[in-house]
Amino acid sequence: MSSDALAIKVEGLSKCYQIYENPQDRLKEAVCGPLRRVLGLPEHKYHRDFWALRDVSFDVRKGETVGIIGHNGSGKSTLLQMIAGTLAQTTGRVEVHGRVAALLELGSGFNPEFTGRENVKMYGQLLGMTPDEVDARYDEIVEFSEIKDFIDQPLKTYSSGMGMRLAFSVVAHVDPEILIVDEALSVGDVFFQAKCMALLRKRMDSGMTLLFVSHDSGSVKSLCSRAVLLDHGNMLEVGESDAVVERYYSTFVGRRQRVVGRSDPTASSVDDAFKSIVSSSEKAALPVVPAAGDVSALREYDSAEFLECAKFQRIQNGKAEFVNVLLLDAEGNRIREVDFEERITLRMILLAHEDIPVLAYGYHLRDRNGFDLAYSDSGIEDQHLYDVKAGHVYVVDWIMPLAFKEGDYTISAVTAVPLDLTVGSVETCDHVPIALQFRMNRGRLPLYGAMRLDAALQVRNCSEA
Ligand SMILES: Nc1ncnc2c1ncn2[C@@H]1O[C@H](COP(=O)(O)OP(=O)(O)OP(=O)(O)O)[C@@H](O)[C@H]1O
Repeated sequence: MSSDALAIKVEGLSKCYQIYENPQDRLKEAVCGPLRRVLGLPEHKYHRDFWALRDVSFDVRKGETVGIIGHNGSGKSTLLQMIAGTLAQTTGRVEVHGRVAALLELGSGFNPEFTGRENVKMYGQLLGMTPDEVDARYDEIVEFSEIKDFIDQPLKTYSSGMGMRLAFSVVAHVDPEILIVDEALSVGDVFFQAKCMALLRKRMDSGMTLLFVSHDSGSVKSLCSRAVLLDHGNMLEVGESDAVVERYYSTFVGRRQRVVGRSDPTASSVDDAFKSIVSSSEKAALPVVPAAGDVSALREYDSAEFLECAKFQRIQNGKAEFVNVLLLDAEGNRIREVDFEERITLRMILLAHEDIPVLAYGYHLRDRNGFDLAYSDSGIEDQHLYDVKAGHVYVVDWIMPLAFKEGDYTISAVTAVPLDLTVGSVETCDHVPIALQFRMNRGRLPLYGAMRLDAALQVRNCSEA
């Protein structure tokens, strides 16, 4: 590939850390090492070598978007830091062609003692803008960050989410040719994330190269044409993002599942819970809570399919979990294909493991690229579950028509204890990124958009007398 077309070239890149069991060993090595050499004694190692990254090579073309994925500690941040030039490699080479901006650790480059305003000015200059350029962009940066009211407060008073918003705003507005982002997009509420995505897409459309780390393989699939998969510092695969993400699922789902634990409720615990199924609490006003007599109806839906889907990147804290999430037609039959505009029931069956005063739940409906097409939660619907009891099962039915373009879709399910909904702060009890998949059939006529909105049409001929 000609160097004109190349944005980043990584060749045989490795990083070795020296690990000392205790601080004295570091001192011993510093003092005794040279002494032993002077005395002609054989070398003695007081540390062990730990290879955080080993012999990684790949190219990134100009204008390309490449995602770095891998489990915790696989070397993603180490790789980005070496490409950004903030960490020295042990061996190997990195070539970077173009003006780089990196958002590595949240707020790195910020000084906590200075105000937001001062930090924007300093950080902008650190990223290569002149003071005049920063001034010209200042309003836009602050507007994007949505923290205008706090801009003259010291940064140390900001939450980490606020710091991230400001850092992302500055970095994204310096017009880098190459942007390196580490995990930052996973912080912040869904609206800010959507704004970040939209800004990134705009920059990418104008030719920016993006290299980014994410645990959210949905965004890797939707944003990146290619991806790099790391495992214990080794590069397992580089290639088209769809294929690499698939490999990531198949390689790590099993391991992750064991770490996460509790995503495979034992039959007996579910049985017990079904036996004690709750009747509608007055405060809860649930859309549907089957009475005790309906328990058998619930059990006729096998949960194996859900549990298989739910293995992917599930996060649980053990307080409450989904035991099944499924789509039903008007007759209550389980469906995996939905006709255009069909009125379906998205049923979520939740099992509480602890008493919880208020429990929220919600879903995302995503297309095959991981784009969020629809979302709602019990806050929006004003239907939280109140006074949730340990061992009880709650059934939530979302009854709605679906009118999306023909294709494949996924639905994620989340249940959480709301903390401060004005800033989207929750304690996640169970987050199932892929709770179910379904196919939407084509309607009577082709749809030239993602979905049809339910509109009441009014047509008038304004020329008639
Ligand atoms: N300064 C350091 N000294 C010793 N080991 C380190 C140092 N920095 C990172 N490591 C180790 O190197 C490995 C790779 O770390 P790195 O942060 O790159 O992983 P990661 O894939 O970004 O992880 P995560 O997804 O958790 O952010 C980890 O095992 C980490 O503990």
